[in-house]
Amino acid sequence: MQNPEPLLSLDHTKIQLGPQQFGPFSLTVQTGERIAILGPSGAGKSTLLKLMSRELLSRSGSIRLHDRPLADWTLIELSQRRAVLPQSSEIAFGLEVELVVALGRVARQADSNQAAIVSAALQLAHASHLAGRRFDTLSGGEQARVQLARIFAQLWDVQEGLVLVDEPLAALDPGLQFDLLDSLQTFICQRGHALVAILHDINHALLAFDRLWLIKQGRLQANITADASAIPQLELLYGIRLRQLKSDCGEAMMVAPVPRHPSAPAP
Ligand SMILES: Nc1ncnc2c1ncn2[C@@H]1O[C@H](COP(=O)(O)OP(=O)(O)OP(=O)(O)O)[C@@H](O)[C@H]1O
Repeated sequence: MQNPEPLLSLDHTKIQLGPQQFGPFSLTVQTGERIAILGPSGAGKSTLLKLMSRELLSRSGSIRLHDRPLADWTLIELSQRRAVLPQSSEIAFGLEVELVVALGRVARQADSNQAAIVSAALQLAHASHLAGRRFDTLSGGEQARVQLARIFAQLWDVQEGLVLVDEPLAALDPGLQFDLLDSLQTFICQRGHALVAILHDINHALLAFDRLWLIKQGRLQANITADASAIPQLELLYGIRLRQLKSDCGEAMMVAPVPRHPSAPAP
């Protein structure tokens, strides 16, 4: 059976930043697919995400969204199809939380549902209790939840969009990380959105994603299914050994790093 037309496709896309080249990347994202990008610090994960979001422009190769060059989309069209959560985003003014979330919907005209959507998005992001607060007075984890609510609000009433997020869970405690991962899953599954997320937690990637893109030194090292068969490639990626753990009923899979012997050479 032929693959359906991809939602997003990169064809030999590359970019040079300073002395380093990133790519060429030839990758596809299908509607509804959940892809985790993993790799060591400085490997080029954010650079790849910025190419996909059009924050960075590739000088060679092509990127197409819905089979149309990404460069040809207007900003308004893009904002109604794909949402981006960068690694850090500065909000310069002391905006109220609801206003920050509503920023996700600035491209909508006559948005009569805005207040209801903002409220529902805050609830899904476990951030309803922050309504009325000034964004710049929130803790890092609270700000992360509000930013995620902004992404939810942006694509709340869209089907088959694209969500690109860079370390969305990094500022959250372990309990909230699982809650928000669950919220992200609910959000994208109900709408058929595709999700591409940069993560540093291998377990989050294995538990909640379909595929892994492993990035090292600016290159794609592997594009593989997110299951136990990925463990050897993950060990190679990070230069660590992993041990697979299973729950009593054998369903949930977690991995734990095996400490290196002190005399072992660093990767
Ligand atoms: N505009 C730029 N000019 C020059 N070098 C850059 C630029 N942007 C990024 N780099 C460099 O490219 C490399 C990859 O950066 P990138 O942010 O993509 O890494 P990453 O894999 O997301 O890392 P981390 O996990 O630490 O966030 C880094 O060494 C970074 O310093």
